[in-house]
Amino acid sequence: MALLPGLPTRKAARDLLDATLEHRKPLEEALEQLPKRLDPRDRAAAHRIAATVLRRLGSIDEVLSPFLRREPPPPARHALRIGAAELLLLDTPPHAAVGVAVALAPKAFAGLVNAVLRKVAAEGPAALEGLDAPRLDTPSWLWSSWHAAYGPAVRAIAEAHRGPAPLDLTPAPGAPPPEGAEILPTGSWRMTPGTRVTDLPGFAEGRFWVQDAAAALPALLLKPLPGERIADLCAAPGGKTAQLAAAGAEVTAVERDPHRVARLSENLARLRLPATIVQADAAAWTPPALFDAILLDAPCTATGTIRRHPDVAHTKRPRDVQAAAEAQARLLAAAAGMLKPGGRLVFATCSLQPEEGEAHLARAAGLGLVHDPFRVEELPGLPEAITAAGCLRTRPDMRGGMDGFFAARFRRAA
Ligand SMILES: C[S@@+](CC[C@H](N)C(=O)[O-])C[C@H]1O[C@@H](n2cnc3c(N)ncnc32)[C@H](O)[C@@H]1O
Repeated sequence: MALLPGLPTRKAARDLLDATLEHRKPLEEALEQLPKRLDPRDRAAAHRIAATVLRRLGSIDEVLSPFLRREPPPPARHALRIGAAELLLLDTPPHAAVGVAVALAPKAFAGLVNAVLRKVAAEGPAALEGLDAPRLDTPSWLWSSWHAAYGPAVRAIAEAHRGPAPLDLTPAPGAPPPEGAEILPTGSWRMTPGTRVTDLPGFAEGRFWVQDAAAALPALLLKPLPGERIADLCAAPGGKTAQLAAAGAEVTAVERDPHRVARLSENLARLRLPATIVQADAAAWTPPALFDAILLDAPCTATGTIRRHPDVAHTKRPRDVQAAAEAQARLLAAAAGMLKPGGRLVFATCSLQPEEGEAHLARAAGLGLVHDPFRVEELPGLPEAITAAGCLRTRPDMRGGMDGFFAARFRRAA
């Protein structure tokens, strides 16, 4: 029997939803585990469908709920979500969206999926229109935490999560921007969402690397100087290592995960930038000599990257914030001990949770670190990202969209 056109794509999208929503696996990891035989176009389409469902999960479930008497099991629920996303958000013709979702559902639920999606096709667009989408599409614990931290801006943050992010690039010194690039005041280049970086002229020659505009700021604010000995702790895939090396610093890049060490090496090779790579747990590693400066881009819940990784909103829980904050505190204490007296340290996380950012300020003093506040003049074109306490706090709703980053700079007491 001939396979229904589009079915392999939807099966892959269902597997991605199952991995992220039922097993809390990162979407990137789930993508890597899709069958190797899947056509790259089907893989890309499956990613787009799954990402749309994850971005708009609350709204999609709300539209579906009046048509369901009880919650169907996950395989049927995902078929319904995929069908609804295609009907309401992805402009798939109704007969195709319904037909393929019915084929995707377990046999016992095919009738239900058919009946519900026909109703969604007829009544769904009006129902969707009337919803408070930013609120529904943000898990409650994240909404409450961001409301407590950022007040009414929580709504703008949630709105920024509704669509895909642009492609931001950091240029190698002196490299010319590609055609169509918007040059941001902080020096990043911005390309429209969907641009494939490998298609841009200069990629193979290492003239730029992918890095969100906000992710480029911590290394910028460390102010690396040529010849300085700088440690980049937690370094892969190497965006910040590349910035430090491109500034002429002598960089030691420490990364714990062997697979990510390989990615770090490949990226630096493409960029033709030197660094000493050490595979180690930065919390336990003893350097051969103290450093002039350290960048600690600590592992975190990554709730600042939901535009690029919509799975994060559904895979993380409050207890993950607590665990990440504890790991960050251990890494900060270890980093403080690797710094020369008077040396600089920038601590950064790509999380919007204050426990993984501002809360570390109070701890640093006990580690012999003196807070060295950022000044607005250090960040041209982005004064709103410097807080009253002199920390960096970017948000997804700022300046056409940027990752939510926290950073603070310290000096080791002499
Ligand atoms: C936020 S990412 C770093 C991104 C990187 N700085 C960049 O700009 O491309 C965090 C990295 O820290 C690594 N990591 C986590 N815990 C670590 C530890 N204890 N020691 C060293 N690396 C660690 C993770 O494997 C991950 O690659």
